[in-house]
Amino acid sequence: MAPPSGESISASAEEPIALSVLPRGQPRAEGPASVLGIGTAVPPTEFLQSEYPDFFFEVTKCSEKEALKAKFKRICDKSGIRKRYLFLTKEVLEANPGIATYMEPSLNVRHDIVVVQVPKLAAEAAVKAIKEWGGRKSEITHIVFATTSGVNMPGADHAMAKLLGLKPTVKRVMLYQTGCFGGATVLRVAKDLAENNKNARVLAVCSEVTAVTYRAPNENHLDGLVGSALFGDGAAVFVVGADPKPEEKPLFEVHWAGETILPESDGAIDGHLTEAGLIFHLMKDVPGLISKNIEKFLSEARKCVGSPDWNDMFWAVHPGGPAILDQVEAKLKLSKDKMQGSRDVLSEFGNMSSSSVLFVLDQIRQRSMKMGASTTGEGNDFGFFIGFGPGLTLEVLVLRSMPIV
Ligand SMILES: CC(=O)CC(=O)SCCNC(=O)CCNC(=O)[C@H](O)C(C)(C)COP(=O)(O)OP(=O)(O)OC[C@H]1O[C@@H](n2cnc3c(N)ncnc32)[C@H](O)[C@@H]1OP(=O)(O)O
Repeated sequence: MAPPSGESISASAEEPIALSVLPRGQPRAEGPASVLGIGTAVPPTEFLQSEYPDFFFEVTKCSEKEALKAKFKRICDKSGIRKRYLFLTKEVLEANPGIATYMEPSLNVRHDIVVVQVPKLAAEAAVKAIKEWGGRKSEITHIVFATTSGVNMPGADHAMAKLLGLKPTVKRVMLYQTGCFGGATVLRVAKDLAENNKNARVLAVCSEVTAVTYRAPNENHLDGLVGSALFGDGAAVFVVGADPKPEEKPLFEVHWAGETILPESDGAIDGHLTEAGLIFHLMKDVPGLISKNIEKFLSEARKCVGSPDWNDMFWAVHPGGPAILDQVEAKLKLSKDKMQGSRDVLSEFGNMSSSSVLFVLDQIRQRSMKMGASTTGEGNDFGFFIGFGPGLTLEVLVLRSMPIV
């Protein structure tokens, strides 16, 4: 096997063998990767959180479980969610009763739904992202796609490429089962691809449809009740590329990316794919584990932009649940408005797993326009883009906002 370009090997300590520098196959970009367009999509049916306990217990034929329903209602009331969008309507659940029956083997029907709906929702979001970016579909060189909603061959990336009519040479990376930190992973991988391949234009894609995790309420699975109160469906796409052309309008530059596994967090969030779908476990400690451990990693991350004060940055944080946002806010003494983008997305869409943090960045730049801020980052120059999920894995990017002209 050839050694990496530019290195030399020694036959012995005395006799170094000089190797000619091998040409790099692909010229690199000069500048950092930028987000050049954003698109989002949700299924058509809206569920108001205030009405959801009645709907959920009725459709799962559990209305007689009054104490459990009262607990579910307490969780919904404290969820910070006003509405969510779900593909699993009454009609879909009645046609597929296995999904709405606790622990019933139902992976086949769940899978039949997500294999179609996940790429479809992604394609809808991608059309909007490409429209905002303004380029041609034939200029898309790469796809990085994350979902925790099902697995298939060929993957959701392939199906989305077909739906969009992308060229067959588009280079694809498919990430299954990353959970909620996948939103930050797709941007990290897209950054590396865009910066290492001149003229690359990458679709960073997340699409989640809860048909795999949907679970009827049960006294033996109380953390499942939390998931049923929080999760929603949604897809989001960024177009990412470096060295923008004059006609491209960057929204954010990506300056740093990193990932870490939090200490003593084994099993805090995990999921196991079974005949009854993907069974999620959430320890009550998740907000505490994240808030206790986040400061050290973020302190490292912000060094690359001169370590601004926490309150002089914008915050795009995965809205996993209100307790996580509250506890991170308290730990870092963030002012109340810093998490507004995350709270708005939680309120209007719920926790859409990997897609959520992309929605939050979209919300932040829209909020910035509405408030008349000087930059796309609510007037701040730099900010965080934060995903977390199974592991517990914390994945962080440092972004630079762009002036609003
Ligand atoms: C999918 C991925 O990879 C990444 C993810 O995003 S995973 C999801 C991450 N999110 C979480 O872990 C949720 C974080 N928790 C929260 O936001 C809030 O605790 C909450 C909305 C669930 C409840 O709000 P709260 O203000 O804490 O209210 P609180 O009164 O303490 O809890 C309400 C009820 O929920 C129960 N509860 C809270 N968390 C629970 C958990 N993980 N498991 C079981 N029950 C739980 C409480 O015991 C309580 O029950 P009672 O009313 O019977 O006493």
